[in-house]
Amino acid sequence: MKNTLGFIGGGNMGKAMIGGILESKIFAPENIMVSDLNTDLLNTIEENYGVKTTKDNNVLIKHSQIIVLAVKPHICDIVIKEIKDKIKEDAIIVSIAAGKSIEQIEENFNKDVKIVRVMPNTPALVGKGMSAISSNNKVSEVELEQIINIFESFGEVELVDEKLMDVVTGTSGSSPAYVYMFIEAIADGAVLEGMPRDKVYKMAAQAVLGAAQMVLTTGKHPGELKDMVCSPGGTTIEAVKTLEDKGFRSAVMEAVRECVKKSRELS
Ligand SMILES: NC(=O)C1=CN([C@@H]2O[C@H](COP(=O)(O)OP(=O)(O)OC[C@H]3O[C@@H](n4cnc5c(N)ncnc54)[C@H](O)[C@@H]3O)[C@@H](O)[C@H]2O)C=CC1
Ligand SMILES: O=C(O)[C@@H]1CCC=N1
Repeated sequence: MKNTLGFIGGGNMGKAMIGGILESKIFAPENIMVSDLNTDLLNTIEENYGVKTTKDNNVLIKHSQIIVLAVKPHICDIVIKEIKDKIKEDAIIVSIAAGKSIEQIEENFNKDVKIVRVMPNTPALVGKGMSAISSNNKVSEVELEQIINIFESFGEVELVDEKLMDVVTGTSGSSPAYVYMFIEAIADGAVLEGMPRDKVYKMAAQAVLGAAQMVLTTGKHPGELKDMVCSPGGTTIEAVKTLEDKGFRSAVMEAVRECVKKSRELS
C-alpha cells in the first residue's frame, strides 16, 4: 500500500499530473492507478502512460495510499459518498477541486480523514507546474512532505493559508488559459501583418517563456523589465500605449477578480 498513488478522475488536470509525475520518475507506472467513468479515456491513459486503471473508485482506494480527487468540484460530493465508508485510516486525500474547502470535504467524509488541498495547473505536464498547498491537522509533517515532493516533481510549490486558495485559482490555477489567449492574440496580430502561421506560435510562446523566466531569474519588478524593452520614441512604447488605451491591465485584473469570485461561489 505504501507509495501508491490513485487519481479519481483522469481528465485534463489528472492527466497533466500523471504525465509530470511519470516524467520525474518518483512513481513507477505500476504504482499509479486512475479511476474514471469514461472507458475510452481509461484505455487511452493505460496505453499512453502504462498505469493501472479501473472504473470502480472503491477498487482505486483499496490500491492507493494517496488518493487525488481530480473530478469537478460538484462531483467530489458524489465520489466521497461512494468511498467514505471504505477509506483506510492512513489514506491521504488530496483534493485539487476549485473552491472546495477542507471543511466541506471533512463534512462530506464525516470522520477523521487526512486532507490536503492543492491548486495545481496544467503546465504540470511539462514539469513547469505551480501548485499551492494547504492541509488539515490530521496530516503529519512527514505526510505533508510526501505530498509536497509529489507536486515538486512537476514544478514549484508554495504552502498557503487555505483562505487564499480561491485567489490562487485566479493567479496560477486558471491563468495558463489567459496566457494562451495572449499568445494566440500576438500570433494573430503577426499573421495580420503577414507572418506565416507556422512560425508565429513558437515566436510568441518563446517570448512569453523568456519574459516569465526573466521575472523569476532576475527578481526585478515586471515594470522595470518592461521599461528595459521600451526604447525612447521606439516601437514597444507604441504597443504599450495601445494596450493601456484598450484597458489591457484593467481587463486582466477584472478577469482575475471574476475567476476568484467564481471559485468563492463554488464553496
Ligand atoms: N483543468 C485545470 O487546469 C485545473 C483543474 N483543477 C481542478 O481539477 C478538477 C478536474 O478538472 P479537469 O481535469 O479540468 O476536469 P475534466 O472534466 O477534464 O476531468 C474530470 C474527469 O472526472 C471524470 N469523472 C466524472 N465523474 C466521475 C466519477 N464519479 N468517478 C470517477 N471519475 C469521474 C470525468 O469522466 C473526467 O474524465 C476540478 O475539480 C478542477 O477544479 C485544478 C487546477 C487546474
Ligand atoms: O476552470 C476551472 O474550474 C479549473 C480550476 C482552475 C483551472 N481550471
